[in-house]
Amino acid sequence: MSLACRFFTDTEALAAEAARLIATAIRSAVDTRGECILALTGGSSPILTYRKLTELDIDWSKIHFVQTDERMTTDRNRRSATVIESAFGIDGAGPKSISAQWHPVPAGPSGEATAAYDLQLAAIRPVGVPDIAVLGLGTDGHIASISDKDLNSPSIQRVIPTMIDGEQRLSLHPDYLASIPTRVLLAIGSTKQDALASVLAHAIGAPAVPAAVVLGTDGHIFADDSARP
Ligand SMILES: O=C(O)[C@H](O)[C@@H](O)[C@H](O)[C@H](O)COP(=O)(O)O
Repeated sequence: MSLACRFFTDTEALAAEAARLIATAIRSAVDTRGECILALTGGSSPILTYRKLTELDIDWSKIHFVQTDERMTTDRNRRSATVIESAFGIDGAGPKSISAQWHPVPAGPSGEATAAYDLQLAAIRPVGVPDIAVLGLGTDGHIASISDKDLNSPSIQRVIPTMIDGEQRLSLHPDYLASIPTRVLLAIGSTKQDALASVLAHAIGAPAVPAAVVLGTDGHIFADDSARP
């Protein structure tokens, strides 16, 4: 199996195709386990894919949404949870467009939020990992909120405290992320060229950036033409 990387001239087509792949994985998890856990990142690249997903025929009552990572800030506008809520129409103030069960990272100091989210994930699925992860690509090769220095952190935890650009975050552990059966990376924009080049070069022996570690040899990359290295 090799890392599948597809380029699209049109971001609508990219999002539609990515949503189709994710929907197929969701249906397969629901068929085999009766439920599906979808781990979602924030950022800008996945928003259209999230919107397209809501238009597909999925039994949302069997779906759990968890987060791959989050910023430890009280500023709602900077939290990935807000991006996810807005894209899927999960809004406490208004009608829900879908009925998935949503498990956002709790606000609060990094240490407490990390421990609390670890327990929350364990309660949803005591053994095993989510079924699907939807991820973005940082210009430095980070994925979720995993940077180079997090790659060797002890692997007994599902969730670890991290730091990106001097900001405290938490993230699913790289080994935990890498064990998720379906991992989909969305990379949109010319600023992704270098990072995408590094991810693809890992397959031919270049040192691993975090995104390459998490995607492994059987991840899926959906990129637009402007991100093409
Ligand atoms: O910001 C976040 O929520 C993620 O932690 C981060 O890993 C993101 O996915 C990448 O930085 C790409 O972001 P864009 O999709 O906005 O380019």
